[in-house]
Amino acid sequence: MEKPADSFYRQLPKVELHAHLNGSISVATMENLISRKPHLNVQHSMTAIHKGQHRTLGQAFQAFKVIHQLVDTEEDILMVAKAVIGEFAADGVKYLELRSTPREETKTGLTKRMYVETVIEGIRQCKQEGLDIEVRFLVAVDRRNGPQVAMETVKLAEDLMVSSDGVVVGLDLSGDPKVGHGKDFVPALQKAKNCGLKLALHLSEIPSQKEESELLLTLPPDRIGHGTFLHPEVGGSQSLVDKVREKNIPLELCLTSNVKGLSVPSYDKHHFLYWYQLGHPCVLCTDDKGVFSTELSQEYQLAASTFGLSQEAVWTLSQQAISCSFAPGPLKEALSQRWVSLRPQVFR
Ligand SMILES: CC(C)=CCNc1ncnc2c1ncn2[C@@H]1O[C@H](COP(=O)(O)O)[C@@H](O)[C@H]1O
Ligand SMILES: [Zn+2]
Repeated sequence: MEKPADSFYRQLPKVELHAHLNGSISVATMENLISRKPHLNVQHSMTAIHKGQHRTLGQAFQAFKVIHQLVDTEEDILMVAKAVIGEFAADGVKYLELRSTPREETKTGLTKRMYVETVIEGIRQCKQEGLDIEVRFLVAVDRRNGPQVAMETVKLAEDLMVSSDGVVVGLDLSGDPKVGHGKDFVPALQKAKNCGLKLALHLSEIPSQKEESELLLTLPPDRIGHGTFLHPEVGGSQSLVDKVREKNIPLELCLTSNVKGLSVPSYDKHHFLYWYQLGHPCVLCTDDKGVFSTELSQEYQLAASTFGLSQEAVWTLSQQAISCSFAPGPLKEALSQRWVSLRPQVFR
């Protein structure tokens, strides 16, 4: 797909709310990481799904294992965080919520706290260097690691919410959806919510999670990642749809991720259309721009070309994402103003 630097979609100011740090590493940064660790013998095909390729969810999750081996020191994490933020800024993203799973690496002496503090340091340095992007952080819970680790992660997130000067705003539940059951995470998620962390939960990313989704919706989450199989047409239920609508919970929708990860058969069958036609808040996101070889501008362009959205409709979509963010009120207000002042440039 052609994407000149001045295209409407790149110029469009955008909000990115669903981006996993280690899934968002560009080819250029990956090259750098691979050259730092040649002994790992990593090929690009192991860390990214290129144009026209598909992988099953299980195969795609293998990519993260490889990437985690490449990113295992403070130096790597700082470099990756700054590069990813810089790339989103270059793509016209004005507000970014990054998420990442705190990871310890005994080999390099990395602790989970150091991990998150290093990402926060990357965010600070980008701000200091004057990058035109506001960044906030969601601490991620990987369901693979079970309820006890989830509880420890929530405690770390609570601490960092207080000490990070507003950078840490929420908690994410992610990881291989086939592993574990959501009910085990309810106490940790409830605790996070009680202490003021916003909840962004991967929900119904695969079929057969109806019961789990019903339960997690009682929390309720502040945003839903994917929600691919919530509606009755794909094996979900009307009751799930009604709950999401009643509580007006925004959906983070990642077209390329779902098509390349084979949870949606083709772009035109993506559940974006279902929810968009209901007038429900939908936010286009990348999920893992590195693994899925995409950019947020490309996701907007894909949605527009697939569903016939006018430039005006695309503008409204990007503007509405501000209200779905976990940014504090004054920042939301400032972002809205920014959209107003940038509009003449975009619609030249
Ligand atoms: C593989 C595939 C089809 C992914 C798309 N959907 C996803 N669903 C659930 N968790 C995810 C997904 N993509 C990334 N993650 C989570 O993000 C992690 C990578 O980023 P990080 O290390 O947390 O910084 C993965 O290990 C996984 O826990
Ligand atoms: Zn995700």
